[in-house]
Order: sequence, then C-alpha cells, then structure tokens
Amino acid sequence: MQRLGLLLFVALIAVIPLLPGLSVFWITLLDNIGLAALVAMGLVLLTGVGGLTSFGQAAFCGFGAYTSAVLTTKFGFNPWAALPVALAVTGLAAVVLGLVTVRLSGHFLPLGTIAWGISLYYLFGKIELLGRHDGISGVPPLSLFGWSLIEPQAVYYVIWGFVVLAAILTTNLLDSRAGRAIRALRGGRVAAEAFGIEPARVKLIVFVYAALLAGLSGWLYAHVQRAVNPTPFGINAGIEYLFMAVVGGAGQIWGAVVGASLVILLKDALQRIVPALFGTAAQYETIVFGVLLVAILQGARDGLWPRIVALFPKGAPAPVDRDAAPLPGRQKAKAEPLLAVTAARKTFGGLVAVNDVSFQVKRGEIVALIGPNGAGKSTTFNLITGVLPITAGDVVFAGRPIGGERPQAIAGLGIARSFQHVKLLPEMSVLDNVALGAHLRGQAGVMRGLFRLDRAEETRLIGEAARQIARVGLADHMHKPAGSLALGQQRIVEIARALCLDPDLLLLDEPAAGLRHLEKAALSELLRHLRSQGVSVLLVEHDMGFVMNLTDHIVVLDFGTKIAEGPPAAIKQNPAVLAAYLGAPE
Ligand SMILES: Nc1ncnc2c1ncn2[C@@H]1O[C@H](COP(=O)(O)OP(=O)(O)OP(=O)(O)O)[C@@H](O)[C@H]1O
Repeated sequence: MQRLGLLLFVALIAVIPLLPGLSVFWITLLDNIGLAALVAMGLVLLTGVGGLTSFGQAAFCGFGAYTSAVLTTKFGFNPWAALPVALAVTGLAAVVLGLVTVRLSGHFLPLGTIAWGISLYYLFGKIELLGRHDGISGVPPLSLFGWSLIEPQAVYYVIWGFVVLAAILTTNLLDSRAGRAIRALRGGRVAAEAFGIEPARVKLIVFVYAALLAGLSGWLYAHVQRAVNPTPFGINAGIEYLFMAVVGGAGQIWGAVVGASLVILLKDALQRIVPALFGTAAQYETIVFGVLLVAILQGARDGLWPRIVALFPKGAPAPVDRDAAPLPGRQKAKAEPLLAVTAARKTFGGLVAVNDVSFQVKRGEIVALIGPNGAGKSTTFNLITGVLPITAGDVVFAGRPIGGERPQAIAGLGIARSFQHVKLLPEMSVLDNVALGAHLRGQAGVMRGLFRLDRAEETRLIGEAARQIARVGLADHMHKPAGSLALGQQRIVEIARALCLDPDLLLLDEPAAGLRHLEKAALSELLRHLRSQGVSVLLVEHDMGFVMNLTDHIVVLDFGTKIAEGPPAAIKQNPAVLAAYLGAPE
C-alpha cells in the first residue's frame, strides 16, 4: 500500500510539469514547496516524532546555502562538489548547537532554538565573507551532464527527486531500531533509559538529521535563487517551517509535503486576494493567514495527513515472521543471590522514603514487595534500576555493585521492568512498543536503518517481539495502537516489552492492577512459567490474593522501613504486618 502510494506520488510529480498550460509561475511555486517540504520533513522527525520543538530550523538552511554560495562564487567550486561541504558544515553546526540544545528540557528547548535562530540570522548579516546584509549574488545554477538547470521546470525534477529520496530514507529510518529509539523519546526519559536507549545521543542524532535536510534545502535554494541573503534564514521562516510540519501532521512524513503545500499556496493566494479586497495599505493577509492556520489546527489537531489517510482503505500490516531465528540470548548471570539490597537508603530532603532496607532475591524466585501506599516500594524499584541515585547502602546484582550505575547499564546487565504508571507510546503499535524492549539485543544504527541494511536483524527483532506478545496472550492485539488497549492489558504489554530484553530479573510494579480474574490467573501462570525457566521476579502488588498465591517470599515495607519478611504463610499471620495494613493494635 505504502509502496503503491509512493509510486503514484512519483508519477504525479513526473507529469505535473508536462501538463499543458501550466505556467512558470506555478512551477516556481512547486519548486518552493519542494524546498520547504525538505525542511518540514526534518521537523516532522525532530518535533513531531522526537518531541523536540525547534523554531530555528531556517538557520540550518542558511548554513547550507551560504557554504555553497561562498564556495561556488569565491572558490570556483562546482555546485555539486560544494554539496558535501555544505552538508558537512551544516552537520557540524548542528552537532555544536545540538550538544547544547538537546540537553534543555520543557520550554527552555524551544526558547533555546529561538535564541540561536535569531543570533545566527544577525551573524549571517554581519560577516564580510557572506556579503553582510546584501548577501551573495551571482551564485551559479545547478547543471547536470552539461545541461544548465536554470529554468524552474528543469530544477523542479532535482528538487522533487531530493524530496522523494528524503521521504524514502526518513521512512526507512523510522521503521528501524534507531527509529523506535527516536519515537521512544516522546515516552519520556525513564522508560527509554530502562531499555538501554541513550536519550541525549538519540536526540542529537535526530537533531543533526533534521539539520542536514534543512542544509540540503538551503543548498538547493542558493542555486535556484542564485543569490543568498540572511532574510530567508531568520526566525520568521523558522516559525513558518514549524507551522508546515504541524499543520501537515507532526509525526507524519508525508505531512511535511502537505503542510508545505498548504502554507505556501495559502500565503500566495492570500497575497493576491486580500490586497484586492482590502487594498494594499494595511497588510491584512498576514493576519488572515494566521487566523486560517489556527482554524485548521483547531479543526484537525493532529494535522491534515491523518485526515487524508483516513479517506483510503487501510493496508494490511507488514507480515511478522514469528519463526525468525531468535536473537542472540544474553549471557545469563550465575551468582547467588541474584539481587542483594543491603541497607538501602533514599532521602528526599527531610523525608526518608527508603530507610536502610535489606532483602535478597534468589535465582528462580518470585519475591513481592508489599506495603501500604507511600511505603517506599516504587522508590526501592527506582533505586535498583538506577532511576534514582541511592543515598546510602548497596545494591548488588549478580555479584556486581550497581548502586551508582546508570539505568541503561543496569538494563544491559539483565534487569527489565514495568512501571506503576504505564509508560507505553499510545499511538505506536503494541508490536513496536514491545520491540523497544529488545533494543539492547540489536546493533543496527542509523546508517543501516536509512539504507535498509538492517532487515535481517530487524526481522529477528520483530519476530522476538511477536513471540513475547503471544507469550503474554496478546497476539490478537499485536497491530493495534497500544493506547487502544484496556489499562490492565497495557500493563501486560509492558511485561512483554520487559521480556524482550531476555532478563535475569523482572521488576514488575503492580502488574495485576486493572486485570480481571481470569487475566490475573493467566498472569500468575506466566510468572510461574518464567520462574521455572530461571527468571527471577520482584513485584510490587496490592492484590494480596494474587501475592499470597504466587510468591515464594514477601518483603513488607511501612513508612520506608522493612517491618517483616518471610514466606506468604508467615506474613499472613505477622502481627506487625496486620497492624500496618489494618491499623490493628500489635
Ligand atoms: N521524587 C520524589 N520526591 C519527593 N518525595 C518522593 C519522591 N518519590 C517518592 N516520594 C515520597 O517517598 C515516599 C515513598 O513513595 P513511593 O512512591 O516509593 O511509595 P509506594 O510504596 O510505591 O506507594 P504506592 O503504593 O502509593 O505507589 C512517599 O512519601 C512519597 O511521597
């Protein structure tokens, strides 16, 4: 389906300039749409998929355009020879700016992009070599096999050729191990890190990728316009590109083309119609443009592309090879006990959330951590998985101290977890969510993803995810968006994702919450089966029936302190536990 759509698009692009009566004006407009679509496509990945809002993207067009303009006018470079240099300069600038920017969070990130978007605009206008505010003129046009592409019709095919190429590569990237890591950024740092993803690194990758697309657009722009000056690379243009990505459908690759078309055609139409209606004295077109864009976003919050897709029949999901060769298993830890928590302490200011707690989890054992609300159970999980730094005490896993380790390193050692508040990507399919759990068992990076050289590994990775989904009993829901499942089922999806890591120890935070009776029984069965295969489980759970019937050992916390531990039968009778739960006198 996707391939057919692409072929139709390419055919459409190929015949448009051949349409009789289509003036140069329209072709020029289409050229501009193609140039903008390249930048917007980068923003789709950066903002729509990765959740990093950038207002400064036009500045990267400037790096591409100015580099090529200088090289071709002052150093006699052929434009094509200048392309790799233009991309290298843009990429380098993106690495430098990205290293600072991607570490910002919340509203500081877009503010940061605005700050460097404005500064770079003024910088371009101040540098002598770049012709200050007048810019550089006399930039040569592109040529191909000795044929000068000076006419808008001629360069049209080059521009749209690059748009199609960028769309194919970006689609490939999103449909890969690296793409899942990019999408995981939206699910928050904690969930991504729990499966070995390095958010800062992934953010930098997507930041540079988006900048390179903008740099490519800038390079093309320089040789289409044959002149460059700072104006098209300022913050206004940056805002417009962001509009295109959002209106088209942030997160949707083809939304970039739709958004660029809409914004450019709308601006052009308004520039012609509004002055004719209201006169040229007041520039009402900008106001009307703004109002219309806001109205479109109100009507289609997810942008236009999802609306367009909904008009066509849905294609079948890509086939999944459940018999694909298994991924290499992780080296299993042999030390006993598997996990030893000794005098673990965590304070938040004056509050002692975990108060010198000690317990062990042996190989092939199911241990429950129970206690009233606020007892410190989730905090203990966060100490074991490295989400929170430990204040004092030790956590030793498989004979190795992991107290100060980062979550990614701890996941790599074989500890996988689920979360009290489900951390799935609701729009992503169950299959893709679960495949994220196998991130550390794959190797393919961005380059292999871009050029589809990762297919063998990807088939095995997806096959593994499908097997784990079937194992937890959700095979029928594999292709549904994770957010469409009931909350209890989403918790089970998290277990499948954790199993994809091939863990030695599973940490499950309230796995039975929201499950129906039969589903709880199936979950117990699954955990028993895992135990029989040597996987250890540490779980936090409020459902006492579930805990008493399943676990080998129970650790009870109250106000951060361990008040009891032992087998279920003993815990049931323990007066301190009864008091903590029922408020009964000891
Ligand atoms: N990041 C934090 N900053 C400050 N206080 C915190 C933080 N995280 C937890 N706490 C406090 O630490 C104590 C233990 O919380 P924790 O979430 O570990 O309890 P819990 O046993 O998991 O409770 P529940 O069953 O309600 O999830 C609580 O008093 C909580 O308010």
